[in-house]
Amino acid sequence: MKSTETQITDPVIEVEKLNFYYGSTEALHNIDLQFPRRQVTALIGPSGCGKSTFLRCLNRMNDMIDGTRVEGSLRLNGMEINAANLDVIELRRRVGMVFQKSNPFPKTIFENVVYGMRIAGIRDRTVLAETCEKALRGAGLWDEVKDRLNQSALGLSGGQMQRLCIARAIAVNPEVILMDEPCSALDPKSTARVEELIGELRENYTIIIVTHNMQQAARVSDYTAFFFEGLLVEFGLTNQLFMKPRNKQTEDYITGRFG
Ligand SMILES: Nc1ncnc2c1ncn2[C@@H]1O[C@H](COP(=O)(O)OP(=O)(O)OP(=O)(O)O)[C@@H](O)[C@H]1O
Repeated sequence: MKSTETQITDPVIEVEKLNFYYGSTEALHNIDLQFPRRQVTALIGPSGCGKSTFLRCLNRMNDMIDGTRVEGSLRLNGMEINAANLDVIELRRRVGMVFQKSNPFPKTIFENVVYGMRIAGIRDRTVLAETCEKALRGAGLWDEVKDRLNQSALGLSGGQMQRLCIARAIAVNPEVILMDEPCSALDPKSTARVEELIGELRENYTIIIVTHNMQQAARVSDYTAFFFEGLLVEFGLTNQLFMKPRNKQTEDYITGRFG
């Protein structure tokens, strides 16, 4: 079996022959990858190998960068993500994103969580309140903020803000949550809390997480994809990839020989 071939039944996202270009520079080369449903997949690899570029292909965040181009196929539950007539706002509801640096809006905690629902035109106070509570409970933040929902989100700690952003992402009931180094700005305690949360969220969501931290990848993910210079070098069960990599480059990377 090739080191990128691992059998996935019922994948939520299927990527086939993906090439990605910034202008005339090809940043991703011929990527084939299937993401298992309701599992955590970590994307690892040295700086500049294309992890974030790849992640952003999955909900078309690269559309915002001028001069970019995609070739190949990316399907979300069978739907072509790059279709010209696709509703990109709806795609980003279905494939939510949490960034490296938490990005709460300068609004109340409540308004941050229900933001996506307001955009979707939902006005019913009861529905908004119920969803807000459910999302905050889901993000493990309810007990800490339930008495201050109408206070500014900017008064929260860094770790709380990141969990608020996770609550905002899950409030609109996504199928997939993309996380781009979600703990890199957090202290160890907040990092542990977010990692624990990722473990809980995988009951209901598919999570794809970019991380520089190999211990973190080993702790939180079920599957791992190793990228190098725009290529997918190896994909497989996390335990297997870390314990018994099939590829020499993967072994060199995870044992710290480069990167
Ligand atoms: N907006 C952009 N315009 C042009 N080139 C870009 C842009 N963003 C990234 N690149 C290039 O694409 C390649 C992949 O970058 P990318 O940020 O996806 O890598 P990464 O693996 O996520 O890196 P890091 O771990 O440092 O965040 C790099 O060569 C980078 O310089």
